[in-house]
Amino acid sequence: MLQYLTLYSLTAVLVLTSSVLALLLSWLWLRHSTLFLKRKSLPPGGMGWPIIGQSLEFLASRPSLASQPFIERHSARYGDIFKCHLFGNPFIISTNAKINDYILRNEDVLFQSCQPTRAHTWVLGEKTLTDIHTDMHMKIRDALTDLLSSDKSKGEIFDLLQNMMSTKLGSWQDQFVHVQHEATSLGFAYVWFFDAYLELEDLQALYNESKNLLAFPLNIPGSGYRRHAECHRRLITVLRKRIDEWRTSKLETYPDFLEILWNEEQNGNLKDNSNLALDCLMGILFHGEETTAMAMTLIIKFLSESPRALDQIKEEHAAIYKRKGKAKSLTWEDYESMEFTKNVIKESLRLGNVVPWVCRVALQDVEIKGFIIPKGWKVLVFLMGPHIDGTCYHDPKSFNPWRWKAIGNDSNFIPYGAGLRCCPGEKAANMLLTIFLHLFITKYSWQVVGEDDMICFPVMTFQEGFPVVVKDVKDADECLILH
Ligand code: HEM
Repeated sequence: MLQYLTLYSLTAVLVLTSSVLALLLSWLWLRHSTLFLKRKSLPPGGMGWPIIGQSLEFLASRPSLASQPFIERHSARYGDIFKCHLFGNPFIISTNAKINDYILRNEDVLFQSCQPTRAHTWVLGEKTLTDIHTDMHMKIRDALTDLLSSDKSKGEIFDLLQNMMSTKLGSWQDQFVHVQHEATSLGFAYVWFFDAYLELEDLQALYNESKNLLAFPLNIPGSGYRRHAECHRRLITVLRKRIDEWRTSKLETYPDFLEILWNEEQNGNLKDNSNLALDCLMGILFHGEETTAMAMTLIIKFLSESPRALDQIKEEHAAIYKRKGKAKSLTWEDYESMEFTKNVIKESLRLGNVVPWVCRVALQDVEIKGFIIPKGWKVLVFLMGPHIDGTCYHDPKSFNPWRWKAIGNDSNFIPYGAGLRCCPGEKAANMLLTIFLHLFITKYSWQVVGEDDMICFPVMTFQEGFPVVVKDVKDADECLILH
């Protein structure tokens, strides 16, 4: 009997092993046959280890400000378009301004936006704006653009932002402040459609925890994944409740784009996806909050390291401050007149590369520069490439806001992307950054505390949140404004 049992288990193990092997071999054959057919015309580059490809090398190459060592190393070896294997997918990486522009401007024709990894979908949901395409994308996007950059910005939103920021910055006085953490709550409040930020602190804490899901998307005991997942679940519950409140009460702040989604649902067009509004909201939070906070922090960092630029921006703001007197807030004309401030922001976005790359998938075999990008392959459009390229900018790794005086329209500079997917929050972000700078520079002086390295975990961030000691301007006789 025992013998039969042993024989039976042995056969079972054998059958199982050979099926797994057969599956693995056919998968390998399929992959390699596709590659073989296209090998001649694929861009150059290696594919690394089976399955994991070069993901570990990519993640371990410790990107820092103005540097993404993995991509720089590979483009030095293979040129400005090359292939590799990341996050379980074959990828094409482009670092070339013209190719990037071509890919981005062919959205929905040759390429389509997509999430780079499955983890992004877990965190943000199945249907963020990134995953919605063609007509529906345009409908939502138009409403969003209207919300974020309409004429309202010039009056209502502009004043609202100044009040919100002024209150928030009041709490920084004589404090040890982690600029990035504090700036995040400003970005968060703004993106949450201008609600009073104080009510948002719990929501923000949940959001911060849940976005950590991107760091280690491994559901194993002992990992932070379960805690993050729980926060994510609670965040979703709160957001869903909020959307329902908006719908039922029809508050004035009910954003048009949610109205559109709601109507689509009512018309039965979205029956299979009742989470669309929710996922979209998560996507907007993710897009808007992190980016703006990072940009604020980078500007403070670059100004702290460039006394000449700091003096000049102080002069620009001191002149406006003196002209208007203490109590008066900024007008749209003041905002438009800040030439040097605009250049400081531009240079910080060029050198800081808040969004270093975006992701697309090829909808068909596409030929670029004599190479084939096969249908279904993902493309990493490295926006940062031209920004740090010596042939596009002189001494590209130095902070030089004065360079922008001489540069007019510049197709190499696309910190907000290009084409149908370019950032609808661009105007809003620039406004937010300018108001922040005006209030911060005219109210305070600051001193950086120690060194703070940047890490990519799960997105580019300052390890310590860039700590500074903030002093009230009245006590800081070195500040130009009092002279
Ligand atoms: C300095 C700040 C910001 C930077 C550098 C930035 C950058 C970008 C970039 C590069 C894209 C293109 C993504 C792609 O092509 O796949 C994008 C898209 C987007 N951004 Fe921003 N962004 C900023 C601020 C904001 C703000 C404040 C908001 C909203 C409140 C926002 C909302 C969005 C949305 C919703 C998208 C997706 C657009 C679409 O898929 O049609 N962004 N952003």
